[in-house]
Amino acid sequence: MGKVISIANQKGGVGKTTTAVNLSACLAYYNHKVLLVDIDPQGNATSGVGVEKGGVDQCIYNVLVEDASAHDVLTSTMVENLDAIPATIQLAGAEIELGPTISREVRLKQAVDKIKGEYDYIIIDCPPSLGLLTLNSLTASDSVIIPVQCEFYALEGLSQLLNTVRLVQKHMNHRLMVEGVLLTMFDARTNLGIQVIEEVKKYFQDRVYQSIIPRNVRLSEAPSHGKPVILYDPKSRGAEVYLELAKEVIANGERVR
Ligand SMILES: Nc1ncnc2c1ncn2[C@@H]1O[C@H](COP(=O)(O)OP(=O)(O)OP(=O)(O)O)[C@@H](O)[C@H]1O
Repeated sequence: MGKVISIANQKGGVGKTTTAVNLSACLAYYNHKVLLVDIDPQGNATSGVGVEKGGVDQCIYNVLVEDASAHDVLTSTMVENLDAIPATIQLAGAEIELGPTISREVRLKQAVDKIKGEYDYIIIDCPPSLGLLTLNSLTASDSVIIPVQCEFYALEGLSQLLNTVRLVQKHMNHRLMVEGVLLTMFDARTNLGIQVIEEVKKYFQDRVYQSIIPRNVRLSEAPSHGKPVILYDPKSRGAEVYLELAKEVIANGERVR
């Protein structure tokens, strides 16, 4: 059975999509069968793996709102071993359209459970909110990776996120756990970055990944070429560190098993 991992933080611009795209590609590089699910209406994970949003016929919206099956909407990508379920701007209406629906928090889980057996990892890129789309993602997941940007207010808002995780654990999904906290956009030239690392490690202790994602221009350029960084510039520091992260995620799963 595949492991389902949400990449979540309601704060915007902390590196969720960059992590979802590059962790997925790196797990696939290590010969794991991976499905990347984009549940963010911005659709950046979709274009980040080279899927043209303009050419998408059906997306995650059709799964959540119209009961399409995951098989109907998934597509292969240019990365070997990596499939994707795309999102387009149509998804922006889903929260409102699902408003009165019964079991609206379990729509994604119902779809994902049916294809879990075909993948080793299913990685879900969440939007920057704790609304219905993120709730669907946490309800469908075994665990959550929380990217935290190395900046002054790094820990702000995390108690709200952890509270949401606890509520989902209690009411929707008992097995949900925090897979790990990932420090992103670290700039070694500033003292602030080092202080943030210490602060986050004090709070989350051994749940913080050893791999710390640096600020790396190749990581920010790769999406405009529709490629994960291991294809865009495999020798870059960004590619190296996401490969290290993938190894940690794999090792973590083996420890738990
Ligand atoms: N390690 C990094 N080095 C340089 N740029 C980065 C890095 N990580 C992310 N970025 C850039 O920062 C911006 C925000 O990153 P990203 O889209 O991954 O964040 P997000 O949390 O998914 O955002 P949103 O909340 O809007 O969904 C993007 O332009 C991305 O290319």
